[in-house]
Parts: sequence; C-alpha cells; structure tokens
Amino acid sequence: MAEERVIKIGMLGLGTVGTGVYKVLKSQQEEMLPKLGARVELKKILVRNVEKAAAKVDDPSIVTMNFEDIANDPEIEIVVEVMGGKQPAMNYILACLDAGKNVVTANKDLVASEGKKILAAAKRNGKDFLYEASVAGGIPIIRPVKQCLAANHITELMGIFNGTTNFILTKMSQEGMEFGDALRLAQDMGYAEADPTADVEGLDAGRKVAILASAAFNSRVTFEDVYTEGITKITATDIQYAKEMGCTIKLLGVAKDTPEGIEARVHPMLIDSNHPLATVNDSYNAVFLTGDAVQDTMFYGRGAGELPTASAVVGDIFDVVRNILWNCCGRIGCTCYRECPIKRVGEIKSKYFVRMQIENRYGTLASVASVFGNNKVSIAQMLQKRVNGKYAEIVVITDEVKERHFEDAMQILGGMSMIQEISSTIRVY
Ligand SMILES: NC(=O)C1=CN([C@@H]2O[C@H](COP(=O)(O)OP(=O)(O)OC[C@H]3O[C@@H](n4cnc5c(N)ncnc54)[C@H](OP(=O)(O)O)[C@@H]3O)[C@@H](O)[C@H]2O)C=CC1
Ligand SMILES: N[C@@H](CC=O)C(=O)O
Repeated sequence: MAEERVIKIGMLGLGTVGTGVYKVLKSQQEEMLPKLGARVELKKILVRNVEKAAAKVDDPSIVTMNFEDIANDPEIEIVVEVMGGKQPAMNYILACLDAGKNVVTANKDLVASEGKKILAAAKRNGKDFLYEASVAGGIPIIRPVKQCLAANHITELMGIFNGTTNFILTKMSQEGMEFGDALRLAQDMGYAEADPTADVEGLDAGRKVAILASAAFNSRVTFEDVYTEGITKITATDIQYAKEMGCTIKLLGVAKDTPEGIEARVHPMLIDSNHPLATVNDSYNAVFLTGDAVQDTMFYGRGAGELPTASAVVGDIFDVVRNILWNCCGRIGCTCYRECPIKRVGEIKSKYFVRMQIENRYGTLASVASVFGNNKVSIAQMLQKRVNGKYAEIVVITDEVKERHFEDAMQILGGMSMIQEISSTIRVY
C-alpha cells in the first residue's frame, strides 16, 4: 500500500483567525485524505504569549516563540500568516518564500501595500502566495475573480467590505445602539482589527478594495490609491433622516475601470432601502461585480469572524496542498499585466446629502443656493427640517457633481457667518 502523504504546515499567529484555522483543520481531519490525497499536519505555531496559546491547543509543544523553528524546518511546506500588521509579517513571509515554502495569508494590510513585491518573491521561488481571506472574510472572491471570471473584462465592483462597520451601522440603525457600545460588541465577537481605527475610518475596507480592484482590473491598485472615509461622523440624526428618505446608510467600497483611469474609494453612502446592499446586515459583506461576458454577479456571506475567515484560509491551504501533490505551485501568481492610471477623487462624480444649521432669516436659503450654483453644484432638493431658535436645520440633496466642485462649495459655505455648522455631508447612491 502506498505511504500516506502528510503535508506539514507552520502558522504565524493564534488569535481569532489562527484559532479558527486550528479548529477547521481539526474538523476536516477525516475528510482531508479522500478530499485532497494527503493529510495536513499543523507542526508549529508562532506566538508572543506561549501560555495563552498553549491553552488553546491539544499539544502545547507545537507552540513556539521562535520564528526560526518554522523558517528553518525543511519539513514545513506551507506557512500560514495570521498575525497581522506590516512588520515582522512582511519579513517573515519573504523569508518563508525564499526558504522554498508556500504562503497563505489573511493580511490585507500587507497585500494591499506590498502585494506586488510579495507576489514577485513567490514567482521567483516558484511558490504559491494565496490570500483569499484578505477580502470579505469567508466570501470566495479572489479566486472567483482571478479564475472563474477570467474570461471577462470586469468594469466595476461595489460592495460592503467591512464586517465591523456594517455590524455597528446595523446596531445603530435597528436597535438605536450607541456607536461605542456597538464597536465594543464587534470587538468581543472577533470582527475588529487589533486597532479598530482601521475599521471605523474605512482603512480596512480601502485595503480590500485595493486588493480586489487589482485582481479585477488586472492593474495594480494599492491602498494609497484608494480614497477612504469612515463612519465616525455618522450620527443617529443622519440615520433617522436617511430612514425618512427611505434610505439606509452603508459603508461602501466602489472601484471602476474607466477610460480616464481606475477610480477606487470607500465612504458612507445613503442607498435606497430596497437596494439589495441595504439588506446586508451585521457582519455580513456583499460584493457586486460587473463583467462584459457574465454581466452582473453578487457575492454574499460573513465578512469577518473566527470560522468564516478560517474557511477561506483553509480553502487556500487545501489549494496549495493540491498544487504540491501535482507539482504545480506558483500556478496562479500576479495577474496585473496592465498599468492603468488612478483617477483623482476630485474628478469623480457623486450625489450628496448635506445637513446644515443656518440662520433662520430671509435671504439665507437664497445665499446657500447661490453658493451651490456658482460652484456648478445643482440642487435636486432643499428641505427645511426644523427650527431651533435663531437657527434652522436644512437638508440639501444635490444632483451628480464633480467632487472638486462640491468641495469648493463646502469651503465657501463653511466660511459664511450665516451658517452655524455643516453637520454632515454623505454621498447618495
Ligand atoms: N478577525 C477577522 O475577522 C479577520 C482578520 N483578518 C486578518 O487576519 C489577521 C489576524 O487577525 P486576528 O486573528 O483577528 O488577530 P488577533 O490579534 O486576534 O491575533 C493575532 C495573533 O498573532 C500573534 N502575533 C502578533 N504579532 C506577533 C509577533 N510579532 N510575533 C508572534 N506572534 C504575533 C498574536 O500573538 P499573542 O496573542 O501572543 O500576542 C496572536 O496570536 C490580520 O491580518 C487580520 O487583518 C482577515 C479577515 C478577517
Ligand atoms: N476587521 C475586519 C475583519 C475582516 O476582514 C472586518 O470587520 O471586516
């Protein structure tokens, strides 16, 4: 009888995702051999705090604080990086690839900024570098884009890319929960990044848009190319007004391949409550993709959390195992063969919802309207919502306008004495 093939792996990190990977590998023990033709064995796990990690595994001797135990072990063929952050993760990944190991990661921070360099190292070494979990958690999206949809020119993608902020907005809008309480709950559920600023300021979603846009448009888009705005300025009043307008506020990521260049952005948006994205709640994510052959597609699932993310990581591990067995590692590497310019955000067109407090006297509304008009901003609706002594709250909805023209108008309005405060500006889908 042929000897059973065992593929040994090393893992960097045993936090939310690492623990999920450990559990999923364990639950797949019986099926691995018939499914893959080999068994996967987790040989070493790198952590900082050994006691904490030892309590999570059956055999504490697999936990180490020494990276060399993994990098210098010739038996380890796959390294799973789930520690997060740029360094030392970057150096460890490059060292593993140069040591002839395949690498799987969930680290969007790294892939969004250094993907090109890491994929070049993987190619040089003829090894796999897979990162399915880095975009939209458990939703299969990188592989579908790079493989199943490879026959398309993908022109546009849009979606909800961050579980933490979607969870917070859902709790604020459906249960009236305070922002801080909802964030704490998301952290307890294991959805948030180690520093949740990355979630609430839109950086995490921006990283995912960069990674997915690179795969979809075959042209490198880095995190630095993506315009990002988070949800920290969204208030209960904005959510209430959105509801009155039949809309829901979501943090959306949008990327388009246009003749003037690639546009890539993340910001809150009011969308019609009947739009499918408006019904994506809690830690769920959803991505819409448009290709010239397939037309519209939609992907939906859990965007964060222990087991959904582990599902994507272990799927990548299994893919590498198959490549090792068929001697074809490095099969799907960098697919960015175009070099498209990035469109400046000021040139992108958006519709806006603006809420402001203005002096409640004759002529003020006309002055506001003329500032918009003089800056090429056309008003679709202007409503006076409530009067508070000397001031009135007004809401303006604009038609589609170049963002730089809108910014010019806001600058002027912000400096006018008759305007007490511009409380919020939110784009409208
Ligand atoms: N949480 C989620 O839902 C998702 C997370 N991701 C990504 O997965 C990665 C991991 O996230 P998550 O599991 O939530 O993070 P955690 O903070 O829960 O876990 C990080 C783990 O890495 C270890 N670690 C961190 N730095 C080092 C270091 N320098 N040397 C050794 N070990 C280290 C930590 O060890 P110790 O505890 O001992 O300090 C801990 O075990 C990140 O890149 C994240 O962006 C991707 C998709 C979803
Ligand atoms: N913090 C991220 C985790 C998954 O990528 C999120 O909330 O989406």
